[in-house]
Amino acid sequence: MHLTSLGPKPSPIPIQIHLKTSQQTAFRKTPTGFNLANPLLLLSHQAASVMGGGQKRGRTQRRHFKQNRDNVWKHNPNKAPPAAHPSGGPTVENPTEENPTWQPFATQNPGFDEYYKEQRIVGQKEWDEFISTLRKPLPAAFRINASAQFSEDIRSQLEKEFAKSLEAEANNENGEKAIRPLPWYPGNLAWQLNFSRMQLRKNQALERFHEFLKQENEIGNITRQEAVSMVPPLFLNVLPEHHILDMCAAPGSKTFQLLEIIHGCTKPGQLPDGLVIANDVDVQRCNLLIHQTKRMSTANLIVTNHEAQHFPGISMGGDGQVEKSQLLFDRVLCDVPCSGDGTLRKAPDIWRKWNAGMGNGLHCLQVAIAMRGLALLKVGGRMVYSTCSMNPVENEAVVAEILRRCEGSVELLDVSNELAGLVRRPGLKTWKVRDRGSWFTTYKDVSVQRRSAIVQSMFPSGQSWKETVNEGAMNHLTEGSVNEEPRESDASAKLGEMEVSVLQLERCMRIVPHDQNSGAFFIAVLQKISPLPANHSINKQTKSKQRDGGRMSAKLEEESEIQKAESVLEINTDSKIIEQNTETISEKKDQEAVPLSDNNDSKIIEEKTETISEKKDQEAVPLSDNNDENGVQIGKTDNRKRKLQMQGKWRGVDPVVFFTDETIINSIITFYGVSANFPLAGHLVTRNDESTNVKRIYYVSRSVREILELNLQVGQRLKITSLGLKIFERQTVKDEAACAYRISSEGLQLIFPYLTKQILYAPFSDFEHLLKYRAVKFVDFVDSTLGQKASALLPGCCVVVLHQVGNNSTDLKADASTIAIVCWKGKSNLSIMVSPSDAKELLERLEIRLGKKDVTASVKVLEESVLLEDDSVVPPHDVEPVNTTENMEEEVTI
Ligand SMILES: C[S@@+](CC[C@H](N)C(=O)[O-])C[C@H]1O[C@@H](n2cnc3c(N)ncnc32)[C@H](O)[C@@H]1O
Repeated sequence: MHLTSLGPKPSPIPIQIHLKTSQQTAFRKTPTGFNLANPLLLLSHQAASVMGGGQKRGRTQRRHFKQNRDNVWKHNPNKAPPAAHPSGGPTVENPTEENPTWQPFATQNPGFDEYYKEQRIVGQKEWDEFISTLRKPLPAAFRINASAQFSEDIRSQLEKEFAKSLEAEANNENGEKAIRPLPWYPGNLAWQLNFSRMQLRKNQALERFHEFLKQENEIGNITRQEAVSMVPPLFLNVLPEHHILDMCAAPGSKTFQLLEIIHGCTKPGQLPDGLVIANDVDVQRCNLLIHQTKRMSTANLIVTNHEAQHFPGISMGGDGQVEKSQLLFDRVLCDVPCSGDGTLRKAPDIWRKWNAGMGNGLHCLQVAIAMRGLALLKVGGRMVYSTCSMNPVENEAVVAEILRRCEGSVELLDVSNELAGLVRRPGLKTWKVRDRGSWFTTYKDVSVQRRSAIVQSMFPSGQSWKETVNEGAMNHLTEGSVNEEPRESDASAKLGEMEVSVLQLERCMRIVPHDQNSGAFFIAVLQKISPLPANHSINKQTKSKQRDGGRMSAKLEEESEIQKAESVLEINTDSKIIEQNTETISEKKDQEAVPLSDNNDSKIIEEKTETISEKKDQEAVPLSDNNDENGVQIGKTDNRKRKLQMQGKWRGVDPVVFFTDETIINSIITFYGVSANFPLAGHLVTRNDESTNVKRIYYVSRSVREILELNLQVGQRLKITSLGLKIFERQTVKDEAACAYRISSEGLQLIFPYLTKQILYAPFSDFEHLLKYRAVKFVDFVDSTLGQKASALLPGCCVVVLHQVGNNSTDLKADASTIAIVCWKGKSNLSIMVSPSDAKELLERLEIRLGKKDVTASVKVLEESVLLEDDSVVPPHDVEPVNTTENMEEEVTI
């Protein structure tokens, strides 16, 4: 990464940016493509993944996921070069000039036009504007992480600096601003650019801003996210104490937003009472989510890997002796897999793939996921159902069906007075269903053969035509319907045979692209006002097991298909596992409908085996100690056959173990002088139950700890792929006086206020040198007392705190403005244990704060010292026994 443009603007290039987005295009390079190492591409993968649902779709999802769908150009090697552009040179708007074999994706699909015209999601007069906006690239958008230490600095830099400098780059014919805060997002924290992501990448004049976005995104100070995708978490009205379930969470942009909200008012050294459980069925996408949310450094997150429609329900006690505790949530985000046609502007290959069957195929899964979400929601809690699709079969039809099934126990909320400034349209009350080229206005017209694919709940009334008429639903046809304009094609259809919903679906919200130059989205906000009817409640099909001599009863939810399949695999392939897991298997036997040893039903077994082999592929990245803390593989070993599989209930996933080794905990407390006010007991966990070998120790919040305890008591129903904040890491130390565990950078912010030993206070000059050169000899410190104090510390990990400007007292109280880094005290020098990107960011932010002119020069020195260090050629100072590169926070490349 190269930052050269912080000074004067680069010399003009022969590119004129026309902000009129009709002229914007994006293009991609295949087959090599852009790869996932670029975090900016994460968002396009979000779009790329929306299709698909259960296990069988796993591979397709992953295939889509690997493709960059940000672009409207594709490569055609056989295509003759187009005529030269009159300007004589390549432009951002005309990538074919750069590479004559590029040609645009077709941004049209007659089936799409016909479908949405018929559904009348926009009025006839608006159609042209709607469709032409859909064909334009999506303006880039991002969010400042409100809980980041430098969020104020970043907002101010945007408002004061970039808003002006970008304006100068824009040749804006429509008077639109080059960059503006989204009016509906609180606190000027979300911004929309009038440039597409392609323009940002390709235009040299925007290079500095692009670098800024990349760097801040990597650090976690900002998150690049489509504007409309930021809406659902806002409608959840989250409070810091809420327990939140994000049912289909990967790649995690909304999870990150939810975590930001619960951490909003947290002071250093404190944790909020709330937590987020982020779940996704796809283990690889879970890893992406973990990578994304790692930037948040939170102890209040659990990542799980379940089919959302079978998310385990856990309840404990209730026998009078033990207080009943249940895993229920104050808030549920149900951002379900969908056809994704609302993301056409950033994923234009959907134009080619789109067909009406995509939405139909997902409807039942969407209903099942939403119903499970409502079952897991506390009475009084809110659930947001959302999709990035415009299709009523995936939207209003799903909401209508869950309202019907809940029989009045759930209310669709009118949130029209929330998020002022967000332009949204009311939900539809009537729509049609398309199947194999035919339109159906009522379920009764669907042939018997097609009734397995086209179900009643896809229709507005969700009932047979006869029932609809009896209920007088037709009276509502023109009452407040959104799509009230007469249908041309309705002339042939008998009005009396059309279905219409009697539910208040106008309370749903549809965001369409041309209202505020965005993508499309659908959102419904639901509140649970009483327990669900018995057949939909959380304890449906539960089995009771007597535990602890019958004192407690653990009600276990029905096994999901995956779990059953795994049992089959265990029994058929690994006798060792059978031996070790006899209890688990016999428990499962009780619960399962699938005969485990009986081959009578070979079909079932075949189906299961298919699921298993898919799952095997997915789990090529086992979540074990050989992966980094995110479950992203960092070693070469295929761990699938590791013994660890036998330790946990979930194949390929290391068990979560409370870390209770008192010798190690006490050594940490003594070495760092950890105050008794910082609760360690019961808050430390590992993924490896051999305590002598524990490499990383994670800290979990009280709320997470309680869920872990509950989960352990009921036999580990939750398949946890990641949790906790990495706080300590094992360190190879030669000196016996040193502690074998160092504090990790992400853990420092939490534990720092409770440390009383191994702390140094540095003036800016020395702090700056540390960041720039990564290691400084004691004799080289500008502040010689600092050098002496550093030399007097015990060898090993220590913390260096920046003196607040003008304050040289060492009696500093940690507050939100305290800046501290983890270092290593060697024989003759101090070296930092901060990743190069974090060091760079910190250096820049500090120098900007202090009004230093030549930030670029400092960054250059830093980059050179990192290069030297990485190459291990000539370290800037004496080499310490600690390999700082190895000890640095691992840079995970996805
Ligand atoms: C629309 S995306 C979610 C986007 C995510 N909420 C965000 O903001 O980053 C849908 C996700 O659902 C997941 N998914 C598909 N079927 C699922 C199921 N049955 N249970 C849980 N997750 C599922 C997909 O893997 C995908 O990651």
